[in-house]
Amino acid sequence: MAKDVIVALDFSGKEEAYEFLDKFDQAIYTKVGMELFYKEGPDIVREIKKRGHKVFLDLKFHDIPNTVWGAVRSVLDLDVDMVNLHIPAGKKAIQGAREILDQAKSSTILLGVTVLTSMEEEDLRDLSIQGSLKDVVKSYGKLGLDAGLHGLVCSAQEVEDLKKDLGNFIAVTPGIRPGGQAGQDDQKRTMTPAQAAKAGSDYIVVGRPIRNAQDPLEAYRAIKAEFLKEEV
Ligand SMILES: O=c1ccn([C@@H]2O[C@H](COP(=O)(O)O)[C@@H](O)[C@H]2O)c(=O)[nH]1
Repeated sequence: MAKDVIVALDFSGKEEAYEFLDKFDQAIYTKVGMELFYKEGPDIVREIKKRGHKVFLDLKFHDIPNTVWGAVRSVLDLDVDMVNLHIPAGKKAIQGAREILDQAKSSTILLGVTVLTSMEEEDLRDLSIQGSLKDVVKSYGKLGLDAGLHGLVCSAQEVEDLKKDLGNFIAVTPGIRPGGQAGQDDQKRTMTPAQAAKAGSDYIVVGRPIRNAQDPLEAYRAIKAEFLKEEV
């Protein structure tokens, strides 16, 4: 499977997003999340794809099954490379989402978010969720994969154990912080690109370490080289 760096386009509008993309001399794997999508709507995805870039549409659907299915149907025509939902939306929501993609013969990868990488164990306690964070990620991951997900969004810290316990899946890991940047921002379960590669991540998601770098293109190249160097 091709491994890649997915660049999070967490911008407040299309002008900023296009200005950023213009810095790249090649097609890249992008992630369009709630901030940009809710501001610009589906046309932002169409335009980024028209420019040759891949798109992970990171809207994290989390609702009753019928509403999740409607959301999946609504984004089908965008033909994105990845789309996702929150696994606590439940088995029925996930099974139906996968069926909709399969029936449409879509090649979109369906991912489920386990536990956000900004969370640690005490955040689970605040939500009255018992058990260790690793166990919660594993049980959500198992439920999601059994229900038909192609892959999981989790921390790179969990990938090795998850693949050992649940078998192979597409592991997409945000919370990536290059050496020296751990503990920055709101991310709690972080790893460097090299650690993520060694742990078995298939795709790393990187936002601020690239976006806020003095030279985003250089930062992207360095992160990609570090991630792919570890490939076996
Ligand atoms: O568990 C999750 C799920 C999604 N994300 C998203 O990834 C990027 C990370 O951005 P950074 O600036 O590199 O922290 C962001 O768009 C999140 O919405 C995540 O971080 N964790």
